[in-house]
Amino acid sequence: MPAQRQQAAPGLLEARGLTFEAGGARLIDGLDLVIRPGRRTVIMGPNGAGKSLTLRLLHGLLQPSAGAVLWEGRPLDRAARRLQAMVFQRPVMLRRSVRANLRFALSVRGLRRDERRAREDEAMQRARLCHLARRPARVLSGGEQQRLTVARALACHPRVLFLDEPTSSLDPQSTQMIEDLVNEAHGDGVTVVMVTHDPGQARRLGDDLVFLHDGRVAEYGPVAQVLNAPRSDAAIAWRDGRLHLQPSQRTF
Ligand SMILES: Nc1ncnc2c1ncn2[C@@H]1O[C@H](COP(=O)(O)OP(=O)(O)OP(=O)(O)O)[C@@H](O)[C@H]1O
Repeated sequence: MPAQRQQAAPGLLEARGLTFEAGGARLIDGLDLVIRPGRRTVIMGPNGAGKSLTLRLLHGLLQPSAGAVLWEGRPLDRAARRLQAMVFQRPVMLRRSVRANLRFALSVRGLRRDERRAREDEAMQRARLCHLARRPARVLSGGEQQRLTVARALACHPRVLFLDEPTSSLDPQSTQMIEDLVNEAHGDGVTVVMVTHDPGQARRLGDDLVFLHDGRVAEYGPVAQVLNAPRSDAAIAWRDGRLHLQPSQRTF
């Protein structure tokens, strides 16, 4: 059975024949993927493999050229997108205080004032930022900003949390705090989909691992299996540090 068709069980989120073309190239190439509810799925693969594009397509930030993203079996729509949250590699902060950043995210979801306030407090406690509540978010350190970003995403109570290399520029202590936040969310039932380049992080945070190469799923399975005993040429080459696997040029 092809790697892309391995997991046929119904999922919370599915990519069916997902294809994205831009600049005369097919960057995501007929990707089939099932994200199972309550699981932590890690996406790995070489630079340019299509990891960020895949997250953006799953989150509905990009429209596929062909194929579809399904949410509980139906095309991903606005209502479903509101049940998802995304954390990018570089924190995106409003020019406002820490609390106001949280307030804004919650007010666009139409929460009442008292509920909003409770969630703001909870998010700052989770992210250990209570002492910085009034500080302009843009002057926080990178680690503090990323904690705020994750806490802000979780304050909206998403069912799926996407994270795109959330700790790639953080030190080990800040990385640990972000990982704790992600694990807490997972403990609360949030489905996690995360891109990382760090195999240690994949082992710590992942249940399933999708190995992407050249816009396709090269391998999909339990993290330990894909990392310890990869079966695909791409994942074996990556494990062995062979960096010269050339992407095929699929122009059209
Ligand atoms: N809008 C676009 N137009 C043209 N090419 C794009 C566009 N967006 C992404 N690409 C290209 O698609 C490929 C995949 O990009 P993507 O950002 O998904 O890679 P990635 O696997 O996340 O890489 P990295 O590990 O370096 O972050 C890259 O070659 C990138 O240059």
